[in-house]
Amino acid sequence: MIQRERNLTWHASKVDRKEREERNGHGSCVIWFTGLSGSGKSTLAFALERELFDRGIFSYVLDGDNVRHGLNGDLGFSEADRKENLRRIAEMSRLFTDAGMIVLSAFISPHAQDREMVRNIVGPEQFAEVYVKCSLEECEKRDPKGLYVKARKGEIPEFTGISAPYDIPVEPEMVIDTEHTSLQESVDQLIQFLIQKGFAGRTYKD
Ligand SMILES: Nc1ncnc2c1ncn2[C@@H]1O[C@H](COP(=O)(O)OS(=O)(=O)O)[C@@H](OP(=O)(O)O)[C@H]1O
Ligand SMILES: Nc1ncnc2c1ncn2[C@@H]1O[C@H](COP(=O)(O)OP(=O)(O)O)[C@@H](O)[C@H]1O
Repeated sequence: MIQRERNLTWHASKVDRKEREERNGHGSCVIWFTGLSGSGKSTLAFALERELFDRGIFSYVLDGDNVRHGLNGDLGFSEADRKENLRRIAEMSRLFTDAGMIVLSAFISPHAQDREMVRNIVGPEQFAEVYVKCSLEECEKRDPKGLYVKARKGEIPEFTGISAPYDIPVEPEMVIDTEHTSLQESVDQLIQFLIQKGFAGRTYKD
């Protein structure tokens, strides 16, 4: 990040967090899905978003492929670019939580150090890391976008799991093993987690 000398003043909102939560009927937080390409991050995030929407909870998915088309279209997959990608997304996730949303962020986020940075930007009390666990063998078998085939041929440099590292989360708030858990079961587990943590709020109908 380029640091420039600037004359900036922070303007505080006249609507505080509690007021937003009371009106929305639920809290806000970031659920951060991390895992290999093809592990199921997007599938899970969008299924959870659907479920939350149907229950009247404000939620929005930030997804690797989508964000890299727009906001982060200038970034590649070097370690420095991945870090900057995640820093911007963390800042954006934080703004979305200020606005009262439950943010579902789905990014490979392969480096433990970068995930720690993200947690600190968002604020640990409203951040939950979800490790979307799936073996490399299974991800390669699924290969929903044909990227592993290309990576094995050397056509995609620095491909996570093949030619770039992935640090397995050590103490995530939750692990979802998509090789052994159905999509519906996983969504149910995530909903229960949100209720238990008090984020899903009083509008949740069960
Ligand atoms: N080299 C390389 N390594 C990993 N992934 C690659 C690469 N090149 C392109 N892609 C595609 O980009 C998606 C991952 O973007 P992310 O923003 O989630 O990556 S990161 O968190 O910055 O590491 C990833 O999406 P998912 O498959 O949904 O994970 C791929 O579609
Ligand atoms: N239990 C499961 N949970 C999530 N995805 C699953 C599961 N079982 C199989 N899949 C499949 O695995 C693939 C995961 O792709 P995707 O969600 O794009 O992963 P990622 O976003 O991690 O790259 C999809 O084709 C999905 O249908």
